[in-house]
Amino acid sequence: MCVVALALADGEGRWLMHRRPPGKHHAGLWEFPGGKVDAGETPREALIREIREELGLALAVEGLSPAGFAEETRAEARAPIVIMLYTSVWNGSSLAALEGGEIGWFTAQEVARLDKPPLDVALAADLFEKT
Ligand SMILES: Nc1nc2c([nH]c(=O)n2[C@@H]2O[C@H](COP(=O)(O)OP(=O)(O)OP(=O)(O)O)[C@@H](O)[C@H]2O)c(=O)[nH]1
Repeated sequence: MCVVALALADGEGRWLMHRRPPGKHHAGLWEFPGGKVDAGETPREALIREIREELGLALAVEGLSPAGFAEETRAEARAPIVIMLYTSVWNGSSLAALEGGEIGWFTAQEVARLDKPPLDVALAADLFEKT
């Protein structure tokens, strides 16, 4: 399963993270906002759609830069996930956790200490090594 996610920078050293609402896979963990790529979508189209649905933010396609990916090994119960991470700089327009959970801005050191799904641990480590 292909998932796209966004590392949104505020331009002042903080990054937006989303805490998954109760009742979902990885509930209560902090992750990069995003979601599944639907059939027929490009990863960037999926990311723009997910960020509009999840945060109410209109992302510009030309502002998205690929930042890395992380892949699960084969799990027994379901198809393995591959996450493609993109970065973008926030344009300052308003944001909200429209599908539940909470959002927050964190420094790289704070992101490193948040409870995250395993793939996000890998994505964050790669991202902050590069930035
Ligand atoms: N969006 C997102 N999902 C992640 C991340 N890391 C990670 O393991 N996942 C997993 O990827 C899967 C798909 O994400 P999602 O549930 O947000 O996708 P979605 O909104 O399209 O799904 P839904 O409509 O079933 O709620 C979930 O199992 C989620 O736990 C991440 O950083 N961002």
